[in-house]
Amino acid sequence: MALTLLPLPAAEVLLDPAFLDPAEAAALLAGLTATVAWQQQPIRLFGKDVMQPRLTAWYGTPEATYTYSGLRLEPLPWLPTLQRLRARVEEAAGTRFNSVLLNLYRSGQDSMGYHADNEPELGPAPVIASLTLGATRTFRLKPRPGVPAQALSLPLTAGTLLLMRGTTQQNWLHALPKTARPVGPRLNLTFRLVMGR
Ligand SMILES: O=C(O)CCC(=O)C(=O)O
Ligand SMILES: [Fe+2]
Repeated sequence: MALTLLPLPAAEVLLDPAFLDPAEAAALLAGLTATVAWQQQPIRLFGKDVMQPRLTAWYGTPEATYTYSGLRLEPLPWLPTLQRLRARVEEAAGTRFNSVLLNLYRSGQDSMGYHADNEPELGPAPVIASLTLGATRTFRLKPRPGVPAQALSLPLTAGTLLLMRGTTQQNWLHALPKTARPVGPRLNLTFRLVMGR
């Protein structure tokens, strides 16, 4: 299957629900859960340090450092599995990536709040390629204030590739809300191109 453009105004979001077949997605979930150097990072929220409600890891080439709340984040060197996935995602997306942020949502209580991937290091119109493994969770997109469009919920199943590009980050926010449904772990990879400085 191929990437299909979603009919969203002021955005370019593309979806391929069958980028990986279920057996490969399951094998990658098991392998990456066990081998990635997962960390739980603190974030500053309303002046207080709280733990992020998920585990994360940052891999990439050495030039892909980025600054986040005054912290300079150095990527870990690529794992062979991540390198191979990067090549396939680059081929599908028709663009290059030099880093990947991995998120592990251990249960329905792990989540990510509304945000845009608009750090200056990503440039004015970043291409973000997001690959889902594990449990199906709902990905939400909502227009920024003043953008005339409707919010949207997308259940992302294992093996789905989601691409956000063009003006998506300028006009839309996205989130992965908590769910009260009992769900297993979900592992998400977002491939990014970080501009060197
Ligand atoms: O887990 C997801 O699908 C979203 C991840 C995300 O938005 C991010 O890493 O910036
Ligand atoms: Fe994001």
